[in-house]
Amino acid sequence: MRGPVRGYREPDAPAPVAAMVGMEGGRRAMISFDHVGKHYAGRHVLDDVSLTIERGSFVALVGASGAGKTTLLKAINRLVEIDTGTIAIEGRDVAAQPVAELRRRIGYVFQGIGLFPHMSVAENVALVPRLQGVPREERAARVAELLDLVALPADFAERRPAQLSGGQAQRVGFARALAARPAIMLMDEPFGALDPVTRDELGAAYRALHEAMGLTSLIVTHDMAEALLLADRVIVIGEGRILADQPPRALIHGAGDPRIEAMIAVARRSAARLDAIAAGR
Ligand SMILES: Nc1ncnc2c1ncn2[C@@H]1O[C@H](COP(=O)(O)OP(=O)(O)OP(=O)(O)O)[C@@H](O)[C@H]1O
Repeated sequence: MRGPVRGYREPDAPAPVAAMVGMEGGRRAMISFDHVGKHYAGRHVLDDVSLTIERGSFVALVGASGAGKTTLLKAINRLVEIDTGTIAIEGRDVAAQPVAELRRRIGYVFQGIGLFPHMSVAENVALVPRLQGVPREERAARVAELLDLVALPADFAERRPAQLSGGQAQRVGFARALAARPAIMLMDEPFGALDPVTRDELGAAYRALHEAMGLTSLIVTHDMAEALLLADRVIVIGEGRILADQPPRALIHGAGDPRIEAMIAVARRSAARLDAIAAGR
């Protein structure tokens, strides 16, 4: 992708100016969870979750397998329907909105991406704009712009998904999600299947796009280091509840909960070991 490929944003740096426009005395809420509950077979998967995500923020959802991260994310675009409580986007209850319309305004990227195999890259990227009635020439221009933005050569437009590497397909997935000009991007382990270098590059490049496009971004990841390096705010989920909700620096300095301390310790130990190897210790 274009933009600074290396060097994530300083984790606790202030929010982009675009995100602050039109606010009085605080950041404006983009997504609000109000006492949200979800259960499967009598077991709580989301247990009375209340949460506000501000416009322009970059939030990581971390936690053990089965903690409820994906459920929380999918409740926003109604791939999962909640049992109790309310989720609102800019004050409008998502349950009261036509689902297709809601999803077209929310970019969604997940591991393995789900490109349509019988369509070219260009057709995949232009799918939602086509459904939105964007004229053909404008769609072609948008595809070219988006492929450039995610640093794929223009001639990739005619390729089929089977002719792409995993990292290239994931870039197309980002381009497709951004094609409808969403205000919100939901990402579920979007870098999970990639090699570490591509993962790092794509993460940093997406962070730059987030800034440039004034997006509100939520990423689900197992990887605490990735969450701490990418996000402005890290929400740790455990058994359907919020165990911690802090900026990276604050979380590193005192998570309190031993389960979270353990996740941070893993990231710290890897960094310390690398330093020790580099120093010849
Ligand atoms: N459709 C479903 N029917 C029954 N149980 C489900 C369903 N979807 C999810 N669950 C259960 O809900 C719990 C939370 O799942 P969820 O996918 O949100 O967890 P997660 O934190 O994203 O996990 P992972 O990191 O492994 O993806 C899990 O115990 C899972 O088995």
